[in-house]
Amino acid sequence: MLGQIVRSLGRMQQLSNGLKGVRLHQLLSKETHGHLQTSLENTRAISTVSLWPFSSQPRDFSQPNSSWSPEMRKVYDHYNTLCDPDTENGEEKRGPWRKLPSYNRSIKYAAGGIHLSKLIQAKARLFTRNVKEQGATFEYVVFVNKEEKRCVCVFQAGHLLEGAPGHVHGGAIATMIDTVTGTLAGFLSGPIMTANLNIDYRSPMPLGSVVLIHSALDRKERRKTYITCKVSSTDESKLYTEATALFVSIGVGHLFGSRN
Ligand SMILES: CCCCC/C=C\C/C=C\C/C=C\C/C=C\CCCC(=O)SCCNC(=O)CCNC(=O)[C@H](O)C(C)(C)COP(=O)(O)OP(=O)(O)OC[C@H]1O[C@@H](n2cnc3c(N)ncnc32)[C@H](O)[C@@H]1OP(=O)(O)O
Repeated sequence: MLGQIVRSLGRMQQLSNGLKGVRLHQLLSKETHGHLQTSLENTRAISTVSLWPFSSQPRDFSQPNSSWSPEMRKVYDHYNTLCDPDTENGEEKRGPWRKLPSYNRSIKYAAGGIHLSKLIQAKARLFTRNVKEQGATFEYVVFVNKEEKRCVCVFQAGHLLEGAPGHVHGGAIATMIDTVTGTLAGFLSGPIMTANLNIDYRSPMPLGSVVLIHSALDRKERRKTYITCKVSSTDESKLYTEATALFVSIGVGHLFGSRN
């Protein structure tokens, strides 16, 4: 166990060294550093939570649960199978697809004591993962294809996301587009923030719908990562929403008030 922790921390240090212009250990406590590096690892190299060096594992909210409709489960199973390794001549070979884990706090302690009160710090939760009732709001899972620089999210819109009667709120759809395009941009470019999001709502999305959110890299220019996005029915016969998004790479210090 001790060896595993040491190896994990060593790997985290390597990741830390890869972040340009920022000395994480000067900004953060040891524990915070560990949590942040784990978040970055989840966003970028995404494997599983095997690098988590602490005794309690965070809950992965993108696992199937009893609120998932048969349609959600079927599409999830389809993409999950794409993540399975193939066996060729007795050797296991992994394809380009990975399922990303999803936690309810991205950087658990990072801003603590700097801007936020301890109370807010302790209670803060990721917007899309902050309702305990399963199936009430955002049920989703993201699969990323690192070779094609694209991802697909399977999203089931819960009953608390109502906007127009019986239909999903445009802000909830925007939230999911920001989340999915941002996840892809973070995976491809490291720490980023949304600078611009353009959304065309093409047809209303009934509450309870299961939809696919396809995102792909359009281009990268210096610190800018441009992503395109389409939201459709699972058989892709109906287009609900289209979007483009711009993410700007930031130094970790950006979130702490200094522009590194
Ligand atoms: C730090 C670690 C983070 C790691 C995360 C880890 C784990 C996450 C895990 C799970 C999370 C799960 C899901 C989350 C996924 C996504 C989350 C969504 C993210 C957000 O939801 S985040 C909230 C909304 N977001 C903001 O709150 C940003 C406020 N804003 C700013 O913080 C600055 O504004 C900033 C940083 C954007 C830029 O500021 P800056 O000073 O660094 O850079 P600057 O202004 O020089 O721009 C550089 C180049 O971008 C061009 N440019 C800039 N803005 C533009 C615009 N609007 N339109 C067109 N071009 C633009 C310039 O024209 C220049 O272009 P050029 O290089 O060609 O000159």
